[in-house]
Amino acid sequence: MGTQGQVIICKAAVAWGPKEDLSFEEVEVAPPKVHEVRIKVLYTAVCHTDAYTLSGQDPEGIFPVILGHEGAGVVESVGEGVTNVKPGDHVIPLYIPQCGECKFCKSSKTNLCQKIRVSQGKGVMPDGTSRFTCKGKSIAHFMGCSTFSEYTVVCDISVAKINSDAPLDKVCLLGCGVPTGYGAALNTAKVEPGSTCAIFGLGAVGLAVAMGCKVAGASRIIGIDINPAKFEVAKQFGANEFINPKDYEKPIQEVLVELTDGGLDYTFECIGNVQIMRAALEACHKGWGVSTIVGVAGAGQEISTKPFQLVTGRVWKGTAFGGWKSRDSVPDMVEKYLQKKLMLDEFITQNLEFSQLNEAFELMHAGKR
Ligand SMILES: NC(=O)C1=CN([C@@H]2O[C@H](COP(=O)(O)OP(=O)(O)OC[C@H]3O[C@@H](n4cnc5c(N)ncnc54)[C@H](OP(=O)(O)O)[C@@H]3O)[C@@H](O)[C@H]2O)C=CC1
Ligand SMILES: N[C@@H](CCC(=O)N[C@@H](CSC=O)C(=O)NCC(=O)O)C(=O)O
Ligand SMILES: [Zn+2]
Ligand SMILES: [Zn+2]
Repeated sequence: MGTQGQVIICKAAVAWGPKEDLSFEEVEVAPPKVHEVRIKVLYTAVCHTDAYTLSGQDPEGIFPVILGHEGAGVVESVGEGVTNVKPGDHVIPLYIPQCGECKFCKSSKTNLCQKIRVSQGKGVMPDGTSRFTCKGKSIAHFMGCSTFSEYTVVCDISVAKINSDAPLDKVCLLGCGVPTGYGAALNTAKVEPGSTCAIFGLGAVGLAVAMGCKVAGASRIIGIDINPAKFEVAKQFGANEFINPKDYEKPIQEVLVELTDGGLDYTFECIGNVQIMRAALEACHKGWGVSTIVGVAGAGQEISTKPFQLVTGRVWKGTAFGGWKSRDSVPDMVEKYLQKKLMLDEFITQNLEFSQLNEAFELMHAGKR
């Protein structure tokens, strides 16, 4: 008998409270309602934003919750009115949806569809309720995805149908970190051929920025990290110079301005540290340097610099999901990967079982990407 229209009981990793290990529980996943899609999640990756919310630093953090937003799977069933996907389709859930109708979707200047942003931020579906229940308690959704569950329910505007030939264990990475860094360079900063770039933080996001800078034809791509173990791997993605700020007594922005004849054309902050966001801006060249904030900073943190930095032509930008309009772009990135025009395999350092999710977080905290 099929599962369509039935409650599915499956395993999920529930975060009952901040800083607690994820707990593997039997959860009930209700059928999808109007314009909703239930997905059998086959693969998920972990992102630092999951760890950030679990740490209690996210002002929007809600508990108990099923985290995870970098996944891939197969549509199990769809609710009334869903036309963009059908059972059996291979899909990637999207934490920035694309409704195609809101003011944001209609603008070419942003990818930040706002159609369901309010309910998504409250951990519920647009009707104000959750599809997850565990031990009689309602469990919050996360970033509209909740991929740390064997089954999840998402809005139809939050799902990209992809080529079924694509290996889901690889393309799940297109749910967050890789498109974010890649798009930060190509869409947000719009790196130009021959330009100089510096990337602060060489985790998955920073490496994807390096990949984007290389594709854009940058000449110097300086990777900056306090963990020199990251330098060798960053070469594969296009970084061609490396700096460990711990090797210098001077502020890192001064070091970079001296090394680059007045500063960089483009810098990227991929850590989530507000002091480094300032350093990245101030390392930019007077008159035209553009600094893009990618990292997510903790609750209550603020950025500062002297306004003169901006008066004299440096530009401060930020990016979410690399500026990609999600439903249009993710299937295209899957095709690029299949044509070997986009690296994904190289980002993968470990393959673990779902039951080892807490170990995945430990590896991430240990700087093993
Ligand atoms: N804007 C968006 O849409 C998105 C934002 N993000 C955010 O991007 C950020 C980066 O993510 P991710 O790549 O996964 O993170 P990682 O933690 O893997 O990478 C950050 C790297 O920066 C290093 N680092 C830490 N402090 C410094 C410092 N002071 N100077 C130089 N290097 C430093 C870390 O070293 P060590 O390991 O030793 O600490 C690590 O190698 C996170 O804040 C994440 O939440 C992620 C996805 C999407
Ligand atoms: N909830 C946090 C903000 C978290 C944040 O900035 N999220 C990024 C994606 S990070 C992915 O790993 C994002 O896309 N933001 C856009 C959005 O609309 O949330 C807070 O409240 O500070
Ligand atoms: Zn993420
Ligand atoms: Zn929209």
